[in-house]
Amino acid sequence: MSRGNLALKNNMEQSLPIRVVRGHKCLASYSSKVYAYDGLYKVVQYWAEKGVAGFTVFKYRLKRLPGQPQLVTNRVHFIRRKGHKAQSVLPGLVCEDISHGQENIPIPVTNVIDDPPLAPEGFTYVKSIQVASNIKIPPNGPGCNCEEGCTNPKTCSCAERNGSDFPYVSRNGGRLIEAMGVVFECGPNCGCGPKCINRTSTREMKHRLEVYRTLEKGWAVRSWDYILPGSPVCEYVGVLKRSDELDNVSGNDYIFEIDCLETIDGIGGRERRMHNVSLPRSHANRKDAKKSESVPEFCIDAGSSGNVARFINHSCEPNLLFQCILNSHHDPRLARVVLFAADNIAPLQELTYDYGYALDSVVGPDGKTKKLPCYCGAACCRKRLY
Ligand SMILES: C[S@@+](CC[C@H](N)C(=O)[O-])C[C@H]1O[C@@H](n2cnc3c(N)ncnc32)[C@H](O)[C@@H]1O
Repeated sequence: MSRGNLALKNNMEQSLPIRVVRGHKCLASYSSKVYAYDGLYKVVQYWAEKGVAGFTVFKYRLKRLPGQPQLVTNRVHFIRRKGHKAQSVLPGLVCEDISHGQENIPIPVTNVIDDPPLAPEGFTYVKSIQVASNIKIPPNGPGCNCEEGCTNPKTCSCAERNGSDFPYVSRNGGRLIEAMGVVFECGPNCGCGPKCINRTSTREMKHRLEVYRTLEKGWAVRSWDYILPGSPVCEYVGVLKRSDELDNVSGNDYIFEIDCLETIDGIGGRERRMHNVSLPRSHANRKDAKKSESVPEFCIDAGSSGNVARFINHSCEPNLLFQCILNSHHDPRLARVVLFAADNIAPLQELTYDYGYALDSVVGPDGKTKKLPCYCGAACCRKRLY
């Protein structure tokens, strides 16, 4: 015996467990395979037999060690079968579709953690942004004169707003090229049709998502499909509100501050790009805007009404990024927030984005700084969300 064969035999003799990683065919992946970690096993038996080519081959019987999370392979087999016919056999299924038919693809919820296994409650699923009654959405901005799909960045006025280029490439139904302070998509006043590449974020969801219960972070979201970098995953949907109205509200974990101006200021090199982007003057400089008390800031509150994005957790090493998008009016303070893949995302990997809190930035009603431990598990984890 040599190499792997010998190593497995030694593991058996020394009672050392081994880690098992299985490969599964996946044509959407660059390597045509995805790999799933299946946990610790021990080698309980080995024997030699004649292989099909006539050589002696060693075979091993492995036994999974008890007390580990459920076998990932079962899930990979389930999701690779595609379709939802067999959804009822999904382990821990507590809800077949949390969107109650609103999304084009059902979003099942599973819970193999709690006993009894509960489903998420206390909110209403909404597919699109709701607007608080005291907020006035500005009228739709001017559109481009392109016909059917926008293809020429030199003549398309929407491309011009994005720095004379389209923010998306058309492969795989549209993928964001790079994160920008704000993306101007085509909207109601544009001449192009619904298939235009510059409407990528407004199309129906294309990945099969699952909401699932975790041990330490409550609910979380994962995809059953391979997600390519730059693909839109979902919009952050909830009620559009003035942020100052929520200043005294505590215990709402589902508020997303719309901060594309901060994003523009904060991301290295973006300012230069901004010279080509026609933001309304009064908002083009966040520091000036902050000085004026009359400029309100807005947020999306998914506490009582929201979509699947409200279940996506924070990670210090995220695989999603959020992108502010304007496609009807052009006021960046009221931009839509859409989550895109920042990386190749294998099936069943948790979807996460960076919540972007500064440490010690959250103060409780008692005036004391609040601290929340982070369980993202990343090697570079800051150990606290805030
Ligand atoms: C928008 S919710 C995300 C969904 C949430 N896990 C749930 O059960 O509904 C944000 C809250 O989730 C929890 N959370 C998100 N990311 C976390 C992390 N990395 N570590 C610990 N808790 C996290 C925190 O309680 C946070 O306030």
